[in-house]
Amino acid sequence: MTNKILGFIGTGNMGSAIIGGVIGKTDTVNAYDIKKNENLAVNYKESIADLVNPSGVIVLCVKPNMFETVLAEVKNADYKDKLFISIAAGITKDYIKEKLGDVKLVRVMPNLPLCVGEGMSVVCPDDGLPDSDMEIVKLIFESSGKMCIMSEDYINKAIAVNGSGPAYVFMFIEAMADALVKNGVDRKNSYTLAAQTVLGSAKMMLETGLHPGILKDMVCSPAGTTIDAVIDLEKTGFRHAVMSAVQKCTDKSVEMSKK
Ligand SMILES: NC(=O)C1=CN([C@@H]2O[C@H](COP(=O)(O)OP(=O)(O)OC[C@H]3O[C@@H](n4cnc5c(N)ncnc54)[C@H](O)[C@@H]3O)[C@@H](O)[C@H]2O)C=CC1
Ligand SMILES: O=C(O)[C@@H]1CCC=N1
Repeated sequence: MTNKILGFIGTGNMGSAIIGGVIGKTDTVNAYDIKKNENLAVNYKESIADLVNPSGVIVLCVKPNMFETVLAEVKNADYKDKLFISIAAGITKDYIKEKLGDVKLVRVMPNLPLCVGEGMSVVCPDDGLPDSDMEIVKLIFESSGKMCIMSEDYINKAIAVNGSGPAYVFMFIEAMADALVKNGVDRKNSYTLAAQTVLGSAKMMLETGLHPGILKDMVCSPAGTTIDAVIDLEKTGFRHAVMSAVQKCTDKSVEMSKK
């Protein structure tokens, strides 16, 4: 529990996912968005200044292309001694400090599964950030999943797995389910089979700590069904496709960060 007032700018997919985890863990959660989300139990303010003035912590959850506008409005408020948390891809800490000066700042790359309490957030704090501020960061991002601390130098690499990765996983689930549908299984059961299989496999790896290759081998019976699928995946370059996609995503993050 913190007695600091949290203020969120942007309550779309990610803002609302993070808010969902922190409600009840702090006295007050306020938000500002040009479009209110009526389903969110949050106190909406009428302007960025109204949001920033009473807040101790401001979480920036707008798209990267809105940062210039939003930070210009933040500058019209009482913002200097506040803790800022930014979750945007491609917006560096240097960019924010260029606009706001030397504010206390943490850059975070969270992911969408925060909205079901199974998020993975990469946290890049400023050197020397007070422990009390770090406690708030932990409260926010551990409320909805796991977090790890890294230098900002690694954030473009991390985004390509934890930030964007859920999209590839959803594609994998959709592809497995489509294959079931082709073989006559109904859609609903197909999605449940595919999604629960991904959930269970990920959970097993995290809980056992075993190498993924060992776990794969445990599924592949000699002359069984799975090894035929594994050989086909290798032939079609499955692992190369994933690694190449992750690299493309990293390259895009680096490119966005140069602007
Ligand atoms: N969607 C994802 O899986 C992830 C997104 N991110 C980052 O999170 C940020 C937000 O992404 P999403 O939530 O997906 O976008 P979104 O489009 O769902 O939400 C953005 C919100 O900002 C609001 N907005 C636009 N202009 C505004 C302004 N001037 N003032 C206040 N609010 C304004 C919009 O009305 C919208 O509700 C992005 O910077 C993205 O890079 C990070 C990790 C994962
Ligand atoms: O696609 C994007 O730019 C954002 C960042 C990570 C996930 N979605």
